[in-house]
Amino acid sequence: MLDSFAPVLPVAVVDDAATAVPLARALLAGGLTAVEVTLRTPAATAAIAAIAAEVPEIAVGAGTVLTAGQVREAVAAGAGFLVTPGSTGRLLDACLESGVPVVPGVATASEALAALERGARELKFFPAEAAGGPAVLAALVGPLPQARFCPTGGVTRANAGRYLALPNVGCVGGAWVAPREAIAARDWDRVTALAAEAAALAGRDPGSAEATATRRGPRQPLR
Ligand SMILES: O=C(O)C(=O)C[C@H](O)[C@H](O)COP(=O)(O)O
Repeated sequence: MLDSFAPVLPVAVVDDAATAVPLARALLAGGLTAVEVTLRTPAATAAIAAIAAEVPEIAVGAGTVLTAGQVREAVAAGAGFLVTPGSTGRLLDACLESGVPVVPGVATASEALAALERGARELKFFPAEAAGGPAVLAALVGPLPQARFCPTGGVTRANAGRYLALPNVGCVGGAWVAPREAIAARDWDRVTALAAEAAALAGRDPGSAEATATRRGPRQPLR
């Protein structure tokens, strides 16, 4: 699933559910295919429901899923995927039992291993920059080749390419594509411009020798 969100999964904090549909359309217009609406505001579930009903062309998921109750709320609203900032066994089981694809948050090899043991395959590396950045994910390719990551947290247009060059990264996540103030101001032209810039990262050559040496994703077979 993460590969279908590539290159960037926008993380949106929606304060007014009425902005959800134009937000989704603005992201789509820029060339992005998914949006994660964080459950950090009272408007979040209504926003997810509106996007799921009115903009079926975009994949809408719930972010900041922290409890089993929020799993139920998000699924009932129509979330097509669930994203958590961290993983407890209870939360992970609730997500996996929902039948909706989940991207559990992990920051270490042990957390990744625990999530893989429970059946997750696609993981959010969070907080990506603070937890060590692309070097951590590069180091996990060897021992955990089955894991695919969506690094999120401090990822920006400037550093996204270094993550996207790694063979175990499906997409990156970031709030920079859908700034809270741009949503509040209904500045859809700005969101579309940011989304288009983000979408263009797909074809970007990150340029670093390290990235080139480790780039072995599905689009570029092992050498
Ligand atoms: O909401 C969640 O579930 C989180 O875990 C945190 C978010 O992924 C980050 O807030 C992304 O924000 P930036 O670092 O500004 O791109």
